[in-house]
Amino acid sequence: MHKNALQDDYIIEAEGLTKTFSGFSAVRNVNLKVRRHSIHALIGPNGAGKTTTFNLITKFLSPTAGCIRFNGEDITALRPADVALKGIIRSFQISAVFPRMTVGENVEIALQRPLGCSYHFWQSERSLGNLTERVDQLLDAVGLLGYRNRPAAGLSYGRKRALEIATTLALDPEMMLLDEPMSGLGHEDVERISELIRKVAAQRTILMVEHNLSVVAALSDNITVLAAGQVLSEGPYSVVSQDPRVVEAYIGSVDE
Ligand SMILES: Nc1ncnc2c1ncn2[C@@H]1O[C@H](COP(=O)(O)OP(=O)(O)OP(=O)(O)O)[C@@H](O)[C@H]1O
Repeated sequence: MHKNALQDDYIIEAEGLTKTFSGFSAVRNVNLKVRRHSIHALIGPNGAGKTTTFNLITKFLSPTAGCIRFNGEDITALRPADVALKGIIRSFQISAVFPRMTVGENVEIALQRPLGCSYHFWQSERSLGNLTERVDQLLDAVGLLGYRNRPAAGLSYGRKRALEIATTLALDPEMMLLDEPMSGLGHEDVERISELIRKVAAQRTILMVEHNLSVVAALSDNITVLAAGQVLSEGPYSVVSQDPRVVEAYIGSVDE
């Protein structure tokens, strides 16, 4: 448990979350509570409903049934842009890194990114000088300050992932959703990005979908295991990894 995470202080509370596509329930009656200032992982075999759950929380999809509360406020009916304005930001995919721009310009653009119909804080209220300072702070936070003036295209895969995290941090999210942050990374980059996620989590809440179970074990305070659209198990890694239903779901998915 992260030192700041109180036992019953939940930033996200989803109840009875259901998403049906033409009669097929991708997510069924999911209850999900995420503690403030914790790292919470969403795991499960392929097709378990993890991405759909992410899309429901960010409102990229509207639930067929159920409700989602963020900081106690019902956000079920909000549009994605409004959810982002409230402080729930999903990490941008590597493809969203502009390859011909420098690393610094990528972060600068993220700092000036419009959120919904209002413009981000830095664009309207801060001078260019402060913008440069903020770019440096963010690059420093993710270990990319020395790469500020290099084209993003030349970065290693791991550093592109760090840049992706910097551009997400630029929006100052209270809650960050990371979609498979370790995918495609080699061992050393996995270590580096894990460290970065730990650091970033000190001031915010992280919900991540991750297939690398050693990373999940090392980073997560809590884990929700989904299978066939439903919650199979939840708790810290020591609990869910010993749950026979979880073991069976994973072995079953390997056998398929
Ligand atoms: N737009 C859609 N239309 C129809 N079915 C969908 C749609 N989106 C997802 N599904 C189905 O819902 C189920 C859950 O999909 P989802 O992508 O949420 O799973 P996942 O746990 O993220 O899987 P993976 O680990 O493979 O990414 C799958 O059977 C998928 O085929």
